[in-house]
Amino acid sequence: MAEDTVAGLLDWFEASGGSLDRSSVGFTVFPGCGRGAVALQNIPEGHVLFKIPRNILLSTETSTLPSLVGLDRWREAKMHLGWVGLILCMMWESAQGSNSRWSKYLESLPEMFDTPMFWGDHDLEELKGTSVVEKLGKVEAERDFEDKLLPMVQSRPDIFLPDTIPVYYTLEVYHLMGSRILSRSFDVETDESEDDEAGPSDAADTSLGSAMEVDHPQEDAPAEDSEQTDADNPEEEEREEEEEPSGVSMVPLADMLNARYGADNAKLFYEKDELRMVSTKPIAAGEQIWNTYGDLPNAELLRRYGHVDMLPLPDGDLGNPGDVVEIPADLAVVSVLQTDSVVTKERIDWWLEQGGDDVVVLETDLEIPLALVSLIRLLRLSGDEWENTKAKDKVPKPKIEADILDVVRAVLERRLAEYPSSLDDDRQLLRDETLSLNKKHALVVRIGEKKILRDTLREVQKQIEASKGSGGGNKKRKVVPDGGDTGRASKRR
Ligand SMILES: C[S@@+](CC[C@H](N)C(=O)[O-])C[C@H]1O[C@@H](n2cnc3c(N)ncnc32)[C@H](O)[C@@H]1O
Repeated sequence: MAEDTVAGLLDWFEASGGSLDRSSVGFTVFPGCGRGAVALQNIPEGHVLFKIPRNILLSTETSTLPSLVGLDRWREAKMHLGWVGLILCMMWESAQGSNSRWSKYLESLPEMFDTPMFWGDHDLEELKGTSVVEKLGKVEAERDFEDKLLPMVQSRPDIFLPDTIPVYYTLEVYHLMGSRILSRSFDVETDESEDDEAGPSDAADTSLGSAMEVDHPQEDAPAEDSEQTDADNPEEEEREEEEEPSGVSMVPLADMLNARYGADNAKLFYEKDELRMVSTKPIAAGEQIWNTYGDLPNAELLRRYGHVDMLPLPDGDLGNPGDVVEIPADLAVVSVLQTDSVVTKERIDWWLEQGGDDVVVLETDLEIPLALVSLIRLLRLSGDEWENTKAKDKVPKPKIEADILDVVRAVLERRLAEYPSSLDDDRQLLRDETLSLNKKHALVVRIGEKKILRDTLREVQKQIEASKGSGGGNKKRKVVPDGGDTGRASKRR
């Protein structure tokens, strides 16, 4: 983005009531990160870098479009669910040109993204085995565009002028706006309690870009495809209420800060009438001012933001200490060799009802997820034991016994086999300096995940050998007091 666009954005920001400490904060381009904020002088902890009045946030609350359409009609068209409403507001504001309050802001936003949403099939193949591809939600996003957004646009030629449709209301622009939301929006609570901390929107990862997100009701706004009315189906009504994202907003200037694992030195705080970006550590003159995106694993950074973190790791490699590997519960089912699908389904349904998740997560600590141990034990119960467990209403304790370790090893081996290439192949490929950015990013994601799997497998193998040496006795790693804690697990999203 040209420097005069940043200058124009800052002038607009201040003219709109924002305040920026220009003696402390500058904006510049950092190689590999795009634009970001820089400390122009030493900044102490707790210093207010800039203040953003709530009325210049761009959201479905501040844009006049929903009231122009009519709030009843807006809801009837389900524009209040997911990100489709905000996307339409952003499209409509863009179509207003300089008449929009946010024209300078919209002009400053990126026009292109390195996120997999925009990759061709060939590059997407490189992500096979990672959870990135299935989380893109491109099909669901495009269904929202066809089923919700376009009918709304076409039904109101008085608001969406027909000659503007091929320019501002296309699928391409829809994806662009969705990706802007995915990578830049914040979840700004409408409740103005002081000192609440705001962060880059986790919920924001629900764009069309990832309305794109499909199955994470609280955080992600899924594509809504039901034709049934709420009145027809109370469950549906309840589900839709859950999916209503609150306060997903574009926050000018706050979205100019980059992030890197463990590097954050500033945060956004809510106040009654404004948001404040405040330093959370002393920042030396010349240093980058970093926000946090939640220290996400590289797979998520790539999907949402189009970059990966590469920091020095204890083993001498470069990578992201926040990397994880997601293991679908299905792999446990296959590995337990439970052949009776009716029995399995009943137990998995019960597991989910008990608060278990359909995915368990391996982390860089190389611990066997307790949830995986509980799940394997549940699947291996005899008929009588299963009846008892149901009666007690508690999932099996995550007790690691020798035969459980064998199943854990089988699960991890199956998961590792989902990647078409080996870790060594990938490391070799990464040495190629002519690699495209997409291929490089995909390799970094794959390598990070495979290392966790390889190293966890080594740990499991050691435990198997130790348990054989000790006569195969029981080994309890941790017993959860109420038997109901299934360890760290995450919904697939
Ligand atoms: C919230 S915006 C930050 C401002 C952005 N750099 C810009 O030029 O407008 C998020 C985007 O910044 C870039 N970014 C942020 N942190 C980064 C990092 N550590 N490495 C590379 N790119 C980063 C990514 O393109 C990401 O989608």
